[in-house]
Amino acid sequence: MKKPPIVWCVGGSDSSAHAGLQADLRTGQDLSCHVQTIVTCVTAQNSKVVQSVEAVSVTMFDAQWQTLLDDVPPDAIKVSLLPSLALVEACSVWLQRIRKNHPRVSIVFDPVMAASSESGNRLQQSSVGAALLANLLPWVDVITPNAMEFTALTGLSLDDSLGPPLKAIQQTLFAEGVCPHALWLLKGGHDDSEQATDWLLGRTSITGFRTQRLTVHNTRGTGCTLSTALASFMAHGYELLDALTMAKAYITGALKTGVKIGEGAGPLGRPGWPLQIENLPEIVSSDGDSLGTGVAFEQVDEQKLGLYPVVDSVEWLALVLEQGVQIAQLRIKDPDDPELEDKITQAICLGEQFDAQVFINDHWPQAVALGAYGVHLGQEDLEEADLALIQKAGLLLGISTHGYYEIARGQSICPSYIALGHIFPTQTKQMPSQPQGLKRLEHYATLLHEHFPTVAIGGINAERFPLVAQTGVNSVAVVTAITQSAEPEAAIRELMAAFDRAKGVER
Ligand SMILES: Cc1ncc(COP(=O)(O)OP(=O)(O)O)c(N)n1
Ligand SMILES: Cc1ncsc1CCOP(=O)(O)O
Repeated sequence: MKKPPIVWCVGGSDSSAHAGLQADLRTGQDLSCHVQTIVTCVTAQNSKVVQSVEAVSVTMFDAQWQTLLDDVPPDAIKVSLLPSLALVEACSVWLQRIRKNHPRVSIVFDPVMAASSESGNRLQQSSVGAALLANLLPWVDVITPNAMEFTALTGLSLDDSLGPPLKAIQQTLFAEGVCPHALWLLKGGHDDSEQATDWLLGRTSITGFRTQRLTVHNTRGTGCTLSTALASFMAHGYELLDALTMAKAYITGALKTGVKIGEGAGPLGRPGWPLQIENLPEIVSSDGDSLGTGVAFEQVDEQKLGLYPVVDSVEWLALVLEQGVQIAQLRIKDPDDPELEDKITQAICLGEQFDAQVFINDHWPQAVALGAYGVHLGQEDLEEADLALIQKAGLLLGISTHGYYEIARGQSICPSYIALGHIFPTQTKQMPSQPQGLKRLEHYATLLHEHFPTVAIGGINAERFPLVAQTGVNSVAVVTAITQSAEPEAAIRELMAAFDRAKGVER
């Protein structure tokens, strides 16, 4: 069996196992990671009270780091409860070493100060708070305080009722010399508004992850679970925004499946890999707006999906439609093409002639003006385009996505289909992200199944085509598998047949 990603969790033992390292172990296991632990303290607690906390010695703390490091380095580290100043300082030294010798290790810092059980819940010496930022922030990728921890750490308030003064907070956090690069995830789970928004603040970006507030009782270990899920997804190689979107979906599933154990609040459930679309957060800008217009786009006709050629000329479009494909795209990348409107007009006519769903890439104003069937837009285009206008004009809208975050962002638009790319390395386009591979594609197809038609794209040749079709996607887009084939007509017919075979369709 393949070695699972390794996550080191640095924190305290919780005798009730509702939170702390025990919750971290269950989370990592649930997400196919191997969690190794660096124990900072032993606590005697149950669902109601923290009875006592006993820190380990710095010698013991150092020995755990060294012993693990002598064997195999981690893929990600989650640091949580550090009960004493001596352990904060020791941890800072280890993180600095890790940063220097293993720069690819992701580091998440969840600044736990108290347990959320009902009383007697302090876990950390009160003198420690101020030292945390100075010692740990330089080495971490993301810090995940709740509102109370945020105030304790920074003296700033995150009071939703006043309207989050996010830009002012951002300026203070990223002021010269205060905090060089770590992102802040300011968790909004602790007030009582109808929706809960976690805000991710970078030096120049503010992104909200919004969910409906769940009225559930068994919420112990929420912070531990979120931060360990985040570290686990990063250990699997997901980018931070994708990992955070997944961690949010995971925590929503975990809150829905919590269990009552003991007299106080019980622990969260462990819902497995996030594959339920209803658990995805809504992605909002600093104003609290999502990309959606509030009205769904008409979806493509699933009977007319399958092979989806993406071509750069009217001649190619005619050729693919003549072979019987029922969805295709005209992708002209030169905005100054003097014949652009002519070409779009011809593409629209060809679509009508062959009763096919022809999408126009990028050029939405012309597509709207000329009455196209649909437009295909990338994520950056979505910010600029007038989506309400496209919708009012009756066009369909296909969108590109490259991972969980963009899927969550794009689903608020309720598009006609969601494209998932790039699956394999491609020579056709310079991609800023890594190829996603078949496993992730299969997950996205499951996540979106019965909600949005899906299209896979990127590096899909004749050999890979059946494997892609078998993941459950509704359509497979290709460029060079057709345009660089010695016999394009035969290649198209073979790809169409391969799609039908993969789906068990007989024609
Ligand atoms: C079906 C399909 N999926 C993805 C893309 C890529 O679109 P976009 O992100 O807008 O990039 P460009 O095509 O503009 O380079 C696509 N065209 N079609
Ligand atoms: C336009 C585009 N968007 C993501 S990958 C890609 C190119 C796909 O081309 P090919 O099928 O030749 O890899």
